[in-house]
Amino acid sequence: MTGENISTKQLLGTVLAVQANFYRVQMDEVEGVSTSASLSEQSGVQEFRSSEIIESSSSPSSLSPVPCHLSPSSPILLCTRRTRLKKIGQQVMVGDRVIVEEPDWAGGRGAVGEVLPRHSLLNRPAIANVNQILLVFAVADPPLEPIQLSRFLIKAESTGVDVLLCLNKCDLVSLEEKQQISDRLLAWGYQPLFISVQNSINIDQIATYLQDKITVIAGPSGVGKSSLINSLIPDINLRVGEVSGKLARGRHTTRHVELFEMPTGGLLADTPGFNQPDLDCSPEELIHYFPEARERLAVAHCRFSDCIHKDEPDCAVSGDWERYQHYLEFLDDAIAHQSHINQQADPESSLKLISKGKGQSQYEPKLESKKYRRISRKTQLQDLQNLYQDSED
Ligand SMILES: Nc1nc2c(ncn2[C@@H]2O[C@H](COP(=O)(O)OP(=O)(O)OP(=O)(O)O)[C@@H](O)[C@H]2O)c(=O)[nH]1
Ligand SMILES: [Zn+2]
Repeated sequence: MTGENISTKQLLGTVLAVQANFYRVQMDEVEGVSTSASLSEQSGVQEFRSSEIIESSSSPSSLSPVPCHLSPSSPILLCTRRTRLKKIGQQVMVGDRVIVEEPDWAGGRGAVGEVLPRHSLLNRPAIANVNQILLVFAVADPPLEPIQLSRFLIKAESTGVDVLLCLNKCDLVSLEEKQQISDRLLAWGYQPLFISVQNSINIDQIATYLQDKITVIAGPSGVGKSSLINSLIPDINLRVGEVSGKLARGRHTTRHVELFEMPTGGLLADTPGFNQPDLDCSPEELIHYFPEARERLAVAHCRFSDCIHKDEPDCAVSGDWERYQHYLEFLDDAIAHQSHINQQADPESSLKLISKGKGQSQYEPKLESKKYRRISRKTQLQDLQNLYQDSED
């Protein structure tokens, strides 16, 4: 990042896709500019969806950005990254808000000159500035598995962005069944939106939730994610339910990520990498990803400040809530994960669950020496960014 201020003269946009050394940037709508011509399929850019550029008689430097940056009709420029960004190791990621310099409106080209600070950063897939995760499950076919749903919810909660839970195929269950599911999930702290892509139930509602936001869609196989994306963005050309359809979606199964514009505004990304969620949070964090436990902890305290809510006496959360068993299962995963991380940082060290007597237990690192070091979130983020850099170069 350079120290430049963002003046009204600067042109802002959002990175939709990164491919080779090109960035596909959706420009914020600029006043006094019409957006009609189609970008010709030029060599090196055919991989990108045909896009719109602006035809403008006014000089770009006289244009000022407008606040609503996710308008569906915004122009798109194919940009390179300024050498100075490369020099300082500043990556440009999908979802990044960027300042575009020297726009060639007629040719549909530009250069990314600066990346604005990110307010969120997801890994797998790497997307910046995500506002919400749209978690899609089916009420039937495949059957709704509570532990699987719970695992996805915890993974989504652990990203820190909002979670929108949507239950598809509601055409396959009765009103009573829907009510039962709804009551159960309400006790988990969620209010699901029942939809049917097949019968077009509540699809408009989803489109409304996605407006002006960057949303990432996630969920297990077969629940209707491709069908939903197709119905939200009819020209996206994802084919559904066939072998060829899965292949067509294949390029999205690698590291490739792309944000697609919703006709009603907002950007949507598919996340195949998110579909077998590993719980990689720390054991201490885990409890906070259960909204119903968060609620208990907001009004009561455990006797021990480092309680992991397993066997400790006077624990404010252990006990009679449906997902407590899920918590205990995921806790084992989180402890195993933490132990793995610590072992990588220091092969001599590992975590052990230590009994403190009176039913109290606590996991503790087995320390060899001062070498013990827990990997900080910052380091993890850095690793992620390095990984991304590698894939970019
Ligand atoms: N009954 C019913 N079937 C649906 C509905 N939506 C999708 N389906 C069907 O469910 C099957 C799976 O849909 P997909 O859209 O391929 O599911 P997906 O989540 O993208 O699956 P993956 O590509 O494996 O991740 C297809 O046969 C769809 O026709 C719905 O609302 N009701
Ligand atoms: Zn506790």
